[in-house]
Amino acid sequence: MDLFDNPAALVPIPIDDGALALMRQLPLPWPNAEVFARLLDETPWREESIVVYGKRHLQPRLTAWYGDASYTYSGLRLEPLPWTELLLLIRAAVESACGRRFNSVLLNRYRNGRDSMGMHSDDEPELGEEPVIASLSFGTTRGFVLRHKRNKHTLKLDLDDGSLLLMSGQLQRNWLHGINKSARPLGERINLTFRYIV
Ligand SMILES: O=C(O)CCC(=O)C(=O)O
Ligand SMILES: [Fe+2]
Repeated sequence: MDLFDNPAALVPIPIDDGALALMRQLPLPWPNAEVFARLLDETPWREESIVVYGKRHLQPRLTAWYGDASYTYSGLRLEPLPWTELLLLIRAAVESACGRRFNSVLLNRYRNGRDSMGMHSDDEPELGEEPVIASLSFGTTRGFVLRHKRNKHTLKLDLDDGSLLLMSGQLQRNWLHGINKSARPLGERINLTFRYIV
């Protein structure tokens, strides 16, 4: 068995102008399905609106924000909820897998194939020069799309139940990422993006 057979190995994904690594299955104290069910049930999910070109829209997904400090995301000022016991245990697993600390997490819930996230970079100043973002997925597999800001190269990754994607280095500066809508009927997915806010 080599390194690449180990589902808990953080495997680098070759990419220009940034750093990406994927772990197929983050080791957690409970089965993925149990974590998913608890997150679904315990989270005070909100349907936030967002202003795009002066027009208010509902975001096509549900969100919740936890952490130590408030944060501005896509022009939205978010006051964090206090960490729960479950999220602290998940954070500990993510931190030990990545060897990095995180002081906030954004939860995204994609209810079906029509929920999505537009192409964006997580490059707010409070994330620092080279943001480190750990993205943990549960439930239905969705396609994660990366598009280079200048040469428009694209890369698609399937983010499966239990997988952990680590974005770092110059990735946010040079690439956009998002989750496309799907024409197929899809089940629910929950994604947690752990961040460090300076
Ligand atoms: O759901 C995902 O995999 C992406 C989430 C994301 O990009 C974000 O929260 O900024
Ligand atoms: Fe993002």
